[in-house]
Amino acid sequence: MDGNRRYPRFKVCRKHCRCSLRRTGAILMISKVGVIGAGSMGTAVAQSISRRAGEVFIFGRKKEIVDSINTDNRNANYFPGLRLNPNIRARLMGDRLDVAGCAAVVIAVPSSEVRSVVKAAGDDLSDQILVTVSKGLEYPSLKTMSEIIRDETGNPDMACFSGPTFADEIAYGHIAGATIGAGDDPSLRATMSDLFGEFILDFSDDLRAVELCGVLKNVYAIGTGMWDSVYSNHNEHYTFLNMCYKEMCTFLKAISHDKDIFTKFCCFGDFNLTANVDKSRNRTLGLMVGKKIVKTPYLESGVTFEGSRSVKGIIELADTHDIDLPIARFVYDVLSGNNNVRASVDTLVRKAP
Ligand SMILES: NC(=O)C1=CN([C@@H]2O[C@H](COP(=O)(O)OP(=O)(O)OC[C@H]3O[C@@H](n4cnc5c(N)ncnc54)[C@H](O)[C@@H]3O)[C@@H](O)[C@H]2O)C=CC1
Ligand SMILES: O=C(CO)COP(=O)(O)O
Repeated sequence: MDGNRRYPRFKVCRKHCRCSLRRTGAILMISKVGVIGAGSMGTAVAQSISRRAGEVFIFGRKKEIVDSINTDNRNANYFPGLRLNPNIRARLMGDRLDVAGCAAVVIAVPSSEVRSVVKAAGDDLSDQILVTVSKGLEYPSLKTMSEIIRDETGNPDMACFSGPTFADEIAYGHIAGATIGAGDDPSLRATMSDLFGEFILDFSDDLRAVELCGVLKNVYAIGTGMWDSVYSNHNEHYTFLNMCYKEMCTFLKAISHDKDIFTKFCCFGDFNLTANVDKSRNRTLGLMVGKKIVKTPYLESGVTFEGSRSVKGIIELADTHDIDLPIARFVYDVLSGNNNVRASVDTLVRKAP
């Protein structure tokens, strides 16, 4: 893959793209897209893209899910009530990933799995545009998902997709905004616009900062759940929300060259969605730990709690920039077993800047 590759666009189509003019103008149909991960987000993204692409190949590791998609157009584990589009075909993940001819491959496995998955795929992922939707930070390397993927594949054509995007709502076609983090290559951005044409998109050329927004918001969603497990009034909720957002922006100001990141979907939108809505696994984890409904080792529950895996790394990353994140520290402290949440919350209030 050379860095000057022309990405498929309306006029310039390559062998694996097909243009079709429709009433609403020229729509580029990207003929083949791969999605790695047949969980909630992988399935949702596959469904969205399948409404715009020729074929979508989704790769899962569980045979029962692969079979249910191929025989019944349904992911019985995650969206039993949703009929998947017939141009979605599932494949069992094996030694090699058959993504030949795919214009793009979306990586949608939990962040803890990204390195092993792309390592196993290796050369199979050297020639496509690679898009990560995973929201995590590798520990102790403190690398983002796109950095891990570039490490393992050597592929420079990376983008990330991040915003207020609950998978079930994507799957059912509801409106959502998202930020595409990608270099400023106009044709790469155009391809992302085609791929995620169902979304309201904004863009940032600071890929790392977009990814870190997705990491931070999960941490503060857990913290807001913990706070709300102690305080139940509206003033208290939104006061804490503001404290979290202030801390998030302090961090982003220090690490991002995108001065507009604060109002982008990956930041303000996704932070609010995840911190305020009980559908969020991270917020729910904070509520359950705060109410002492669960204790560690909840991580073995099989539920994807990304914030609990990344909080330690985000604190250490902030330390490298001489930034203190008292709320992130509070989250880490409580998740580490200090179960006097009220005392910890009251300390936060006393120390609030
Ligand atoms: N669910 C959502 O609403 C959203 C999720 N995301 C992100 O997407 C990423 C994936 O999360 P979800 O799909 O929600 O998790 P999930 O728990 O719904 O699904 C994870 C899927 O990955 C599969 N998987 C795990 N390890 C694997 C491996 N080594 N090889 C192949 N497949 C493997 C699991 O079998 C499962 O099907 C996370 O980083 C999450 O933050 C981003 C936006 C929204
Ligand atoms: O990232 C998400 C929505 O944008 C999903 O949030 P949870 O992982 O907290 O469920």
